[in-house]
Amino acid sequence: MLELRGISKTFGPHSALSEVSLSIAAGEIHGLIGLNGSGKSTLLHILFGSSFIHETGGYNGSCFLDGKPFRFTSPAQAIAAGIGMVHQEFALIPEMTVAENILLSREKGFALTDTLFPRDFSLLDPRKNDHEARRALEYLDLKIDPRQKTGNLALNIRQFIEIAREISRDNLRLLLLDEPTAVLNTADAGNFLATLRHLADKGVAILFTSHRLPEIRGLCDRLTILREGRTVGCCDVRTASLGAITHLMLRESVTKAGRFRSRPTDDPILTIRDFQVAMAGEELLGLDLDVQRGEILGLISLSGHGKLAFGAGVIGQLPFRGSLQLDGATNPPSSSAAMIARGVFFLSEDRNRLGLLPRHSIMDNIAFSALQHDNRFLHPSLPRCLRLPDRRAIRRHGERCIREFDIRCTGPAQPVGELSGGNQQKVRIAHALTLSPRLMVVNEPTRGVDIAAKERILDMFLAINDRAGTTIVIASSELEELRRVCDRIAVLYQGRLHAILEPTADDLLFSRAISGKPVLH
Ligand SMILES: Nc1ncnc2c1ncn2[C@@H]1O[C@H](COP(=O)(O)OP(=O)(O)OP(=O)(O)O)[C@@H](O)[C@H]1O
Repeated sequence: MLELRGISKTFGPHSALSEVSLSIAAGEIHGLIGLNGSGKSTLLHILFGSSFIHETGGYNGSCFLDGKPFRFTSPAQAIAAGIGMVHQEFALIPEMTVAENILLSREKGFALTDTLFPRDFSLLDPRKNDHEARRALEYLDLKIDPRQKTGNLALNIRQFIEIAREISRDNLRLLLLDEPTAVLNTADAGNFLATLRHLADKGVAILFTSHRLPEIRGLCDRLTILREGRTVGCCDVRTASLGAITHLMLRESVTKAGRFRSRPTDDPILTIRDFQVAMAGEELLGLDLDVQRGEILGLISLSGHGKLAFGAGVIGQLPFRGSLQLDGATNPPSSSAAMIARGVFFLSEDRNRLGLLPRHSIMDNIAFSALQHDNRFLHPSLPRCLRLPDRRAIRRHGERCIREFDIRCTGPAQPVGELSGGNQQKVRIAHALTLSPRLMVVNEPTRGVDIAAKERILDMFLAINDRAGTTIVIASSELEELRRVCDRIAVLYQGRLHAILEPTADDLLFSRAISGKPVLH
């Protein structure tokens, strides 16, 4: 159905793709893997006709759909040809409702106005649109009200809405999925992958990128591996071993982060009681939890059970009810800025909206909060009240972080918006660690980062916890990662604490706790 021949793409002097070829048959699920920055998203955007591809000089090579050449210059052309795309950083309009987003540009009008006027002048029929949206959501087994505003919803729910929008198109033939499961926990991802299999059985061809290799092996028929923009392998997934795939992708082996755990002392840095945070789709309904000074605490739950709302409530990004004590003081700081000044930092899972200044350089992004809240990186020979930044120190620090985190870029002055998704995530972590917080809450820290970078990030957490005694709360869907770095893992269910388990507890205990069943301590 789809054939690509010799696709090359440059951004200025930088080559993102070089002579990439691949083909996909109808009903085939084809995996596309590679380290952060290896060119996966760029290839999908070329197929989808994304405008920035053309604004940055287009591409070389040829694409064929059913043997006919195509070169789309807008997503509208791709959609008309039956191509859908789920973006890594969602393409949803936050001010619109779920139904409006799902049916955007194919809304249903009233029958009468549809017959009297051309489509653009017809009147929208909200009942029909709600009904259509509900059907799309039901296909994914998602129980949310299609009249809710999208911007208020948790990230994993937004991911499902984007998926629902694409798979509910009648003419869908080729589906491009850019890390669709990165924000989903294992159970949700499993349901979603089953839906993909069902779509493929109906003849839809799927091009799927993910950094979760077991997922690729379980789902895909064939696999293309990119390294630094070049195809370094294409294989039948059933015959290739995980080790061989990893080697092709990396050329080196990865050492998994982990440590011997110490027992947390009974000295809470943060105590919360009956903590309620109204994050749509991820409410906390009354959490009681002590976070012990110096520990790494994992938070895990099914999506929708509140783990992502914890950090947003603690830092004051969303209002909370109940009580919060920081260092035993009952009156917590009243704003996010005051919390940061007290040494608390929150890294949200939503890198698109929170935590990155996409037009600013890598070095400015990394230094921003330390300059703003900590008076660091100020010019040493000028009065501090002028607040003039020391550009040389900012550059030096940026260069060091680029080396330590292996951020793939053209240099510290490159705008963050030009980096691949995983490399943007590394910049955010470098930014957080630059502040040297006493307490850091991190949501889904390894989302969208490749298998090598994942270990580097986990190692960084272990290192600042060991060296600086930073207390870290990691809310994540990746139980395997939490087990390797955490001292304790708190399991939430329906917005409340359900159990606190040792990282070494067996899988059965975790799966019982995560699904709300009683566990014996
Ligand atoms: N708009 C842009 N301007 C300049 N360079 C860009 C732009 N978009 C992507 N690049 C560069 O192209 C290269 C490939 O990026 P791409 O996003 O395709 O990687 P990826 O394999 O999808 O990575 P990830 O796994 O992190 O999402 C990177 O070096 C990136 O910095």
